[in-house]
Amino acid sequence: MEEPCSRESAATNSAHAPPLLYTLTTSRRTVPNRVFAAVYFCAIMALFSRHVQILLHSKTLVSFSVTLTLFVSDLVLAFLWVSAQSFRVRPVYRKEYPENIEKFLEQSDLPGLDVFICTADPYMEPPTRVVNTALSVMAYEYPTEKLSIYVSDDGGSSLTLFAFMEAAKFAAHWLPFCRKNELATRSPDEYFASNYSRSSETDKIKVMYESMRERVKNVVETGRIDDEYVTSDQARQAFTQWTTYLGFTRQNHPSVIQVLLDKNKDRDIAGHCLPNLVYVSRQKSPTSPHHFKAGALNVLVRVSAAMTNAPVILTLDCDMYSNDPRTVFRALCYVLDPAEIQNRLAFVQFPQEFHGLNENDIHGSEHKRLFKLNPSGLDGLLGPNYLGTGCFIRRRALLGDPSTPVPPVIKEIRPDHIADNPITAPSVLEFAHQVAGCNYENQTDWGSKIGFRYGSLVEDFFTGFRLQCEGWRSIFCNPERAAFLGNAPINFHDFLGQNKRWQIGLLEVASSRYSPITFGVKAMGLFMGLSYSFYAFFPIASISITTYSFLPQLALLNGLNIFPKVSEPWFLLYTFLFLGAYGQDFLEYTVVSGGTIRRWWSDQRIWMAKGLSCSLFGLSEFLLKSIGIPTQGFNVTSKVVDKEQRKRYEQGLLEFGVPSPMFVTLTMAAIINLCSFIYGLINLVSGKEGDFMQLVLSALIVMNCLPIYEAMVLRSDKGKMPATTSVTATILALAVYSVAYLILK
Ligand SMILES: O=c1ccn([C@@H]2O[C@H](COP(=O)(O)OP(=O)(O)O[C@H]3O[C@H](CO)[C@@H](O)[C@H](O)[C@H]3O)[C@@H](O)[C@H]2O)c(=O)[nH]1
Ligand SMILES: [Mn+2]
Repeated sequence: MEEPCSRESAATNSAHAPPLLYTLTTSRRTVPNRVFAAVYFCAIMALFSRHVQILLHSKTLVSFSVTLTLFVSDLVLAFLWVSAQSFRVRPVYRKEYPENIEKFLEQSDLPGLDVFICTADPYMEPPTRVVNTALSVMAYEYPTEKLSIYVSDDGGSSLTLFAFMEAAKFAAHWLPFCRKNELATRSPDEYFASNYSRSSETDKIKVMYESMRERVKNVVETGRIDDEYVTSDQARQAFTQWTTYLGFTRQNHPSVIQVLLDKNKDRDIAGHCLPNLVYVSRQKSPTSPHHFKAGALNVLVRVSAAMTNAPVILTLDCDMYSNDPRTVFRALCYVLDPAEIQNRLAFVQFPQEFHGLNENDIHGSEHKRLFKLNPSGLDGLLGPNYLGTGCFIRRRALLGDPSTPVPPVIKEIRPDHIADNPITAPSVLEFAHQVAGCNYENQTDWGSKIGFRYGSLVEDFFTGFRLQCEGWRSIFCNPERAAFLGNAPINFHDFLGQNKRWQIGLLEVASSRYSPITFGVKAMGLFMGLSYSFYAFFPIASISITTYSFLPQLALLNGLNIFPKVSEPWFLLYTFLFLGAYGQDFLEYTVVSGGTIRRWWSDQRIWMAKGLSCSLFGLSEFLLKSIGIPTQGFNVTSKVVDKEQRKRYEQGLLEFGVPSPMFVTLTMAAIINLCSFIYGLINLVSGKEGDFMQLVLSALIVMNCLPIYEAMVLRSDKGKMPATTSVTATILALAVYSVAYLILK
């Protein structure tokens, strides 16, 4: 791991000898990164000069078209390379001293914290898991009277409400248990799955937890809440909201807001107060757009404003639990720092980290670049992008740009409004229902100028981007012990589906009138604008990846040399460009951030595979959408885990199993590359002159495709490549080859 070198600055907060809250150091990579970037840039320029020369001198239409295609592909890659330098110009590291917060602040002066947890479907997102997420933050080591948990249920499901009623009861036992035993892991599922020390007390609470989990599972499986499970009149009353409204469906229902725990009334078994716990299922109607997660979050912003209006908000996805009870104090090291507030701090982002990844992380789910390396790169500029979960946001930042003195919203929602009525007061509940209505946002700035922003399937990326354009800043906080841990899809098809949704969302941002390359660069400066452009335009990398996976191979099969020969000086340039990019990526992944070589290998494999599948299809779907052909919206990623699939995942196998067009393109590339590799090898052995680089490229892709060949011919489990996919891909590969033959020969 890299050691940071110079201590650059330390936070100080006021004249009264404040304790140190954090330190910031610039990475030692800064200078080498910049020097390398300058050299690499010259090499790219040389490459383009070669392309231009060949273009100008090409004698046939075929050679002209081939060069032009390579030229365009390289242009795309070069654009992405240039924009990615923004992550490398000034990476920084931070260290916090959360223990110092309490040295200068009385408990009573700590700010309130409103936690937002989103869920959208009781069948795709099992309520027992959502409940675990909630319990892990309810058990934060933070004054409970300052803590409120708001759950948004876009599934509009009484099953989820039932799960939370159960969680509220269990919390009365769980929170004191965590406190007393100073547990580090406070998600019950994770705790009981770990190597915990057993005693009669833990046995008792485990039985209690398991019986709760059984009840919830049972209710979800049967889809019915039996009378014996409903123990109070209040609960019975709550469920009538589903029965009294005729035709209550997920897409069409009034808002349901249920206060499950009230800090002023409810006590745990040790007599300590419990945090607020509020269930919110906003009103839905088929005729009003609901804007998916961004819409759900905006409802929570308003409902929480009416109830508690805490200055700090934590957003969490239902598949992420808190892994460190002291995380709030860590975030407060920045949020409470007057210098940072002056500096227009909007949010403190923690990395998304996952548990249960297989050893070599075959999906590259760790997303080391996206969730760790790049954010610490941006932290040295204006701050990381918002990652949607594990993020502490200052409420003020959601209510208008930093220089607008009083945000133009109604009194109850203003950040300076003191919410001191009991959260169950009729006036408060009435207001909460009103702001959770599906027409409330009509003709307002919600989603356009305030709150989470609408218009992209990656609402997190878009919102963070817009905030930073308004002049807000952010901070990346990456403690040694993961603050939050989540689940990544273990099914390859789900994984590609999730990534495809992201790609479409990113292109929506790229093509909006707030495009990072124009609007972004103007608003935030060159490097920040480029960093957002890197992501927003990332899907177009599929153009280059697809070209490089087919064109050189088809050329090889038809005896056409398209790269410089080994004996030419240009060969060195190509070698440098390839090894330079791959080598830098390798070093950053392994040496700088401690990844294993095999995980790096998976990461680069997935980069290629995505280019041939989800990026390519995301790009096509986006184009279809642009010309008015409707496509899917925010398809929630399934969090249900099939036991057999998990076993295969743990063995490091890619899960195909279902026929999918995304597998077809991938398999076609696998077939073509295998053919060209074998053909090239035969040529080489028989001493025929061939293009060495084309052969090496085929070999590399063949190595990347090994799991695909395995899934096509060697596997017999349910996750193998479906025969229809293999057959379709073979036929299409033949067709592509025939076309190439007609053109190139
Ligand atoms: O209509 C919707 C759709 C989704 N969600 C919630 O949004 C969260 C994220 O959904 P998920 O299916 O897990 O998507 P991922 O692709 O895994 O999520 C990543 O990508 C999303 C879109 O960029 C971000 O919102 C997330 O924070 C980020 O983790 C979940 O808690 C869902 O319950 C809603 O509340 N309403
Ligand atoms: Mn998720």
